[in-house]
Amino acid sequence: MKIFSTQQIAVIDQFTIEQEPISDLDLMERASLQMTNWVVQNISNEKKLMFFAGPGNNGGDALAVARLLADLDYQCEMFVLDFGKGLKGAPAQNLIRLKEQRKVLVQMIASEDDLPVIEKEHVVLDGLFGSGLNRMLDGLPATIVERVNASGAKVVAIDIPSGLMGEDNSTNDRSRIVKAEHTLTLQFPKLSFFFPEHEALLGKVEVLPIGLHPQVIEETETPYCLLEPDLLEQKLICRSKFSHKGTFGHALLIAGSYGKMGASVLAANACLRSGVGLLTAHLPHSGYPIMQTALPEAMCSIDPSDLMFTEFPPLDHFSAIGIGPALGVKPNSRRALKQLLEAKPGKIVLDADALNILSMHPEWLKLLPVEAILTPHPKEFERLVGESSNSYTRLQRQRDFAREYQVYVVLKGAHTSIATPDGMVYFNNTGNPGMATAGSGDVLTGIILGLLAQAYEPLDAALLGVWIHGVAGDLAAERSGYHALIASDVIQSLGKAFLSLRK
Ligand SMILES: NC(=O)C1=CN([C@@H]2O[C@H](COP(=O)(O)OP(=O)(O)OC[C@H]3O[C@@H](n4cnc5c(N)ncnc54)[C@H](O)[C@@H]3O)[C@@H](O)[C@H]2O)[C@@H](O)CC1
Ligand SMILES: Nc1ncnc2c1ncn2[C@@H]1O[C@H](COP(=O)(O)OP(=O)(O)O)[C@@H](O)[C@H]1O
Ligand SMILES: [K+]
Repeated sequence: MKIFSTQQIAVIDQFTIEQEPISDLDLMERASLQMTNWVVQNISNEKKLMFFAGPGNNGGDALAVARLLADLDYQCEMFVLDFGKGLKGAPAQNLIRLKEQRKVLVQMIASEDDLPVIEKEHVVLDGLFGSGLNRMLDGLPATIVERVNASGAKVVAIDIPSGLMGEDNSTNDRSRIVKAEHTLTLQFPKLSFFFPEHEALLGKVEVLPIGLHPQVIEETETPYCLLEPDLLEQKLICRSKFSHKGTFGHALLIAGSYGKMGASVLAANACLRSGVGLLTAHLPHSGYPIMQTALPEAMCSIDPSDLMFTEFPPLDHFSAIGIGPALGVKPNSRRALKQLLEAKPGKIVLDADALNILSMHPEWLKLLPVEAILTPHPKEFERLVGESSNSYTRLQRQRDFAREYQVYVVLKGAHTSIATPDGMVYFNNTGNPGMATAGSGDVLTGIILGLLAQAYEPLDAALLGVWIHGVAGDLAAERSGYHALIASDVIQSLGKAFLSLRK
């Protein structure tokens, strides 16, 4: 699914109105019917609903939803923000319709004195501002937001919590943004919904389709999109009857150091469970018995050092390399990583300490092969590019980095984002907080390595790997819940996760 800017959404909206064709009033009614259905299914009509409507179409939606719900015996009160200019267009028509219906008390709010008392038991429907917001809230709207947030009432935001911008909130003030428990967003999630600092403002997001025109959706270009199973299903490579282990590549995993050999076992296991033909794990000497005991399917290449990575084996047999989990950043390992990059390793995924070493030697970044995959978590990314004060800035740095070095940057988190060398960013929606546990990143490295070593292009390995990893985590959480989930559970669910893509 494409993620559009709020400006693009306004254009798509207008195109739909002209080309479907449909009047703006009817489009508003269509959106409002969807939101009304959601309220009916989720909120009891014993609750009093307090609507706040702003000057634009977001307010128009609120006015229409109030009318539709009042017809279904919901007790609604409407407060319309009055800037002294009156409403125009479809919102004005909806105000007239609501007044003519005579079921809802409508009050204008021109100053703080007009504000109602909001009880904790009430439900607030927030239609103050939507995607047309163009600057931080101040004055009366900001006061309304503060009152709503202080009331303790459950808030349902129409399209977007009022005060939140669709994209860049780097200069916004959180105290002037509605804190919703649910956000009913129309047709498309907005970019800012994918940023962790907005979770507490958005609550649970519902994307409600409102039938915007498919042609303009298809034709409008955006660098951002949400990963969906349909796209990934097409990417899955089928296995021919006569295939053999040589068909599915030979992966080299370089991971683990004394005391942290488990990272290597987890990544190796995940790599094997992702369909690779052969896997060699390169380990410090002390890791050999551990790997052979834990994973008889893996072959081992033994480092001269008992403790850490200092040398890599000849690279000619390997179709892809994964390097980094629990490698350590000792000088010998650093030197070996530099030599590996100088040897032009081809398909490669770099994680954890491989990235930390690059942060210590940024001059080595230019050695990264084109289309290398880097899988930092936010801290590792910060070490690479410096601190970002918010997720929007971090996202732009992620895109810039991917373009500058012509690599894929997989920035891990609740919505892992994958930035590509040509400036695209894919967001992932699978996975859960149970995966915030030691080793789950090592599992992702193993999966991506396994896919890279087969015939997957780096883009497909990154997208499929991230998505499958999250699905496996979700399946694991169904069995063990979030608290008890450990990284090995994610590996155990990889089989079912792959099967979920094969309809
Ligand atoms: N395609 C869609 O997604 C559809 C969207 N609709 C609704 O339309 C909304 C967008 O409507 P609008 O473009 O009218 O935008 P808004 O309803 O967000 O309001 C824009 C108005 O607020 C003013 N404004 C902006 N920032 C302000 C600030 N900080 N302080 C005071 N005033 C400010 C603007 O000058 C403008 O008059 C969506 O959020 C959604 O609720 C629906 O009506 C139907 C279809
Ligand atoms: N709240 C969450 N929702 C979804 N996925 C998560 C969540 N927390 C962590 N993950 C996933 O778990 C993995 C954690 O990776 P990382 O931080 O590198 O862990 P480790 O270094 O312990 O292996 C990432 O792929 C991340 O996307
Ligand atoms: K809103």
